[in-house]
Amino acid sequence: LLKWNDVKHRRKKGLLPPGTMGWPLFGETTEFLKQGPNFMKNHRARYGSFFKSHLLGCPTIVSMDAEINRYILMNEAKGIIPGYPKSMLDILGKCNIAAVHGSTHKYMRGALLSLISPTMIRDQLLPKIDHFMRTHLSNWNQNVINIQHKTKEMAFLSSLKQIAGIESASIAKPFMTEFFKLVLGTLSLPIDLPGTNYRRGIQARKNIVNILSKLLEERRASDEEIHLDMLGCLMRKEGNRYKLTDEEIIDLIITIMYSGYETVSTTSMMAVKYLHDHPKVLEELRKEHLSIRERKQPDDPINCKDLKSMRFTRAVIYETSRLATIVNGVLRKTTHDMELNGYLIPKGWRIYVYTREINYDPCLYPDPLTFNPWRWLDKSVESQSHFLIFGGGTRQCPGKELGIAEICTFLHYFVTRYRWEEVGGDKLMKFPRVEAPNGLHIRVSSLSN
Ligand code: HEM
Repeated sequence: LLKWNDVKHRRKKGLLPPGTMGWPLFGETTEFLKQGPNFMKNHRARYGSFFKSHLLGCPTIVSMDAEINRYILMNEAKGIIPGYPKSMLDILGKCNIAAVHGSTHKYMRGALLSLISPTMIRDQLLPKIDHFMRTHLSNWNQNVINIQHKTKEMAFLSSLKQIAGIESASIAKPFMTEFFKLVLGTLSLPIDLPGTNYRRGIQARKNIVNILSKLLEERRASDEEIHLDMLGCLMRKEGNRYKLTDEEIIDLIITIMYSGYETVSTTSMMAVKYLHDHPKVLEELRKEHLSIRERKQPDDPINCKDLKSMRFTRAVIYETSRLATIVNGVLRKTTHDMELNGYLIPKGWRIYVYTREINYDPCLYPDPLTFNPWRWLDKSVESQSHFLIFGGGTRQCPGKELGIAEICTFLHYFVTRYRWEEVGGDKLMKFPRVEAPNGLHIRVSSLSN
């Protein structure tokens, strides 16, 4: 039986990369999920940095080679397109950015970039983020809070406010319930039976599409025409380079919410965790934020100049993303048989560009297991070609600066208002996703007490 998968995928035309395909159907999925990063390390030791396996229902090439990874990320046009699981594509919609290629991708990405450009961040998004964070972070004093839950709510609500401005308050509750179901659905097996997370995710998508369609209708019907939010920009008729259909607008909104949700919330939660464990880093970070506050009246919002001055905060965010490895890698698939690294890669195989190990490479990051944000103060570190925390090539994260602005603003109000200690005893999982299965609880008190 163990040979079955190997025989099935053996090709006459060319040589497949080394590696084993494991059991029929399941392949090596169980070992992969059980051993986590060690599975990858052991396979690399045995087969090198470019090997085949069978993971999560799909024959997969794992690439841990820096040069080849770069080539893969830069060459979508040669037929190496995003290869995300079916459940994710079904639930995020057929116009979502991971599902479109070529000129359609360029167009949708252009529309997205026009919403989150530096000017938009400065004039429209940052004021909303600031306003939201102030409210979200009030009344935490003397409470035990689950910071995982709070950062998830934060990522969702902050992005909804940027999207739907004034109306966000009235739709937030029903939207959030459905959104959390949608996220779970995208991470499930695509089994369409009652009671499965996949079925719930599909239903949640339908409900979210309804909420957003109704909002579009209401806005069109109302006389009050100018809305200074993302939806307002997407719906604008005059002077708008990007004319999207309602379906495209809705899928783009879902894309924005989904892509910035887990990345921003988990990075924020882990920053709180690392800052708690490293008082010297917290001291330095707080110094940076208190000095910004000193220049302002209590009600003055954070502006772009303040954001620029948060050099150490940015370093804390990079170091958190590196050490916690919020994103293990990205997925691609081949549109036709092709040669890569001297091997044949059959059509439809998945390619896992596995970037996790770069984060712990002692040649790139000396003393890699230490949380040391100071290493990022040398700006050249973030411009190096191995820096793939935000992906690379044609699909490099367009939301990088927006995500950083959100986390910076969150940390600003958090460290200038509060001190905190962990309640203790909470488990933290690092793989396949960073999460605290039962929450991460902290006891918060006011900094001024
Ligand atoms: C700390 C925060 C973030 C991290 C670590 C992160 C990471 C990434 C990575 C690694 C990719 C590449 C995916 C691939 O190549 O398949 C990506 C793509 C993407 N990200 Fe982010 N992201 C973050 C925040 C955001 C935010 C706030 C948004 C909201 C606009 C966003 C929107 C996107 C989109 C739309 C793509 C797909 C781009 C495309 O396919 O052209 N991200 N992100």
